[in-house]
Amino acid sequence: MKRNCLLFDLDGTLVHSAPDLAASLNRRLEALGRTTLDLEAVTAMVGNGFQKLLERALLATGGPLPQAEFEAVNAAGLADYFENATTLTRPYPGVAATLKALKDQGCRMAVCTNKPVAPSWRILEDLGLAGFFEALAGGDSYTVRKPDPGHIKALLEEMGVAPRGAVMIGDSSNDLLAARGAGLPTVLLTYGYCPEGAANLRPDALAESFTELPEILRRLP
Ligand SMILES: O=C(O)COP(=O)(O)O
Ligand SMILES: [Mg+2]
Repeated sequence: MKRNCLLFDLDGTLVHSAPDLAASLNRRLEALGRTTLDLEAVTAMVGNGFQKLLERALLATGGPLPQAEFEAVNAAGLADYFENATTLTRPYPGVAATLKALKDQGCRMAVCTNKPVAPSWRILEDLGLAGFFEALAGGDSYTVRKPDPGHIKALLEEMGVAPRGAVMIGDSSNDLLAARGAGLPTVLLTYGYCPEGAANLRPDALAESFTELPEILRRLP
């Protein structure tokens, strides 16, 4: 494998997290006296962090809140999510075994997610995945985040890896745009949270299952 540094997106790539995001979000909507949203609607809003998820949900259920109230609701939602991030959230099939195989092959692995760092590490720890990763860059790690290529560039810099030695593995246009701008090829998982459909984004490679990754990565230029 030419590129042995693997950057993974979290939500919709390593873990199916939408049910817990929806539960935390709906507890906030209920407290505000708003209608709740079903899993499908919430899934289509995931990918730009909790604050953006809340903003989108408020727009869909009656409109935005005044700034100070929004900030309080966002803080309460994040705290709720941190405490309940792995009630329903689970790795996708084959994730742990495949990460182990890739690590055994000598791959260096890190997570690049728009979710804040604290709940991200907590999810990886609770689900027994944290030990595979030497670094994690969250939505609150830098001043920029996906789709800004700076999110990936800053993480690679911390790891001391050049873009030509790395590949991004994700599920959405945010992953693809950030990777492309940073000079990395992208593999997209087709089962994730991508309203446009992963195939329509024309990534460098598509995977239907996480277990296909070792073979796909071997074939990447
Ligand atoms: O929206 C989020 O919480 C983050 O999503 P990501 O892990 O797919 O970047
Ligand atoms: Mg994702």
